[in-house]
Amino acid sequence: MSSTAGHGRINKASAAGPALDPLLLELTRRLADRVLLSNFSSVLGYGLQAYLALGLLPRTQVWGWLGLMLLLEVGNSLVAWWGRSVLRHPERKRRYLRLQSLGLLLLGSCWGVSALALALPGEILPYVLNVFVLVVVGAFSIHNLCLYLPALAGFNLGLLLPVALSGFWQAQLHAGLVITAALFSYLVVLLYGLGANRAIRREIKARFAMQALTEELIGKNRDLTQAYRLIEEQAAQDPLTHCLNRRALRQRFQQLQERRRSEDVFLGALMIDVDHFKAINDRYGHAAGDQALLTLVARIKEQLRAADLLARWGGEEFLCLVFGGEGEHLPRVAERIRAAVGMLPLKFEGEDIRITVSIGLASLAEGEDFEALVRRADAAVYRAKKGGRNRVCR
Ligand SMILES: Nc1nc2c(ncn2[C@@H]2O[C@H](COP(=O)(O)OP(=O)(O)OP(=O)(O)O)[C@@H](O)[C@H]2O)c(=O)[nH]1
Repeated sequence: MSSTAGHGRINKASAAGPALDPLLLELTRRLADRVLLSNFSSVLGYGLQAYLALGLLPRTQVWGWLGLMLLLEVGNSLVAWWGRSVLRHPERKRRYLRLQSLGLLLLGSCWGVSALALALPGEILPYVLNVFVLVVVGAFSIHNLCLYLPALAGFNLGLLLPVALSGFWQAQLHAGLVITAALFSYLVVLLYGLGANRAIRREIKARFAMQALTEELIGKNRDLTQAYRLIEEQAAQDPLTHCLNRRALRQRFQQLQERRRSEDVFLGALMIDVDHFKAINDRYGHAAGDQALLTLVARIKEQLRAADLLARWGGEEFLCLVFGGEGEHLPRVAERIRAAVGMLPLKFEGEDIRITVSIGLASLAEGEDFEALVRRADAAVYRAKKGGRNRVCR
């Protein structure tokens, strides 16, 4: 029961789309980070005020005040720490913002009231210095708290309202002057905070736009690379059998030849030509002829190794580059192909179509180029045809 309710809450939270606005998320994240870091600069202010108060008040009172302020700082830091961990949860993020604003209002108020309380019993100079510290702290807080204006307004209200009210007790200064100065400082802080908030929002939006653009470009680049690879693949393939085409085989031959030179292994060519293919087309139709070519390719590939290459050389002619192995490897492969093709008839629309192949083989001689190798394999297949077909010749 409770788990269902829990899921309901989570769904409701994630359905609250606008609350997960990346801009607000980033602003909140930065606020939490900066509140965590702001403790260090605050401690400088406390130090100066404690030093001023030491001459006017008993030590225990000053240390007590310092302890209270540090405790409030720790409290705010803990809230910020918690806030960083709930950023992606809209409801908890809102709760964090409220809690952090409240914490900062409390910190500002305690700081404003106590700082003046520490200074009031004394001379005018400690009072002015304390007010100066509070105004400077308020000015510094713009940088951190402008990320969330209610937090900035709350903290500075707590800080400067006691200054304004202190005008009534501070006999040596005109109350109107103190109140006006405090309210003016408050107004300036808010105006600067608003400006800074807008600038940060603009900067974050620009960064997001740049990120989105970069991602779009990366995506487009990936699509283009894929499309280019596909075009390259298709340009190297025969559309019917998906074997390499002539141009691609010629290119691969260069690579194989370099490998052959460096590894000193065997390289040979098999020219495979279907026997009486025209008769198959004429008797069973062109579609049966196409099917026969696909079956033929499958059977040839079964006899080849991964390093070998098969290309469609012409209509019913295939050229195979056999790589590696000993000198007798090439005729063995050729014989295996011839036997495998001739053994199993092809089934097409209930008919058994028998195909056989004539194969001409040639081993690459030292210094021989691709064209010469193909010419010799071609001459050998011619001899196989002349000799009665369904045979291997060299
Ligand atoms: N179905 C089909 N037929 C093709 C394709 N390419 C070429 N052909 C046919 O293959 C036949 C080749 O005929 P020929 O060159 O006379 O050779 P053959 O009939 O095999 O005779 P031999 O090679 O002398 O045994 C022609 O009829 C072409 O139309 C193709 O992609 N599909």
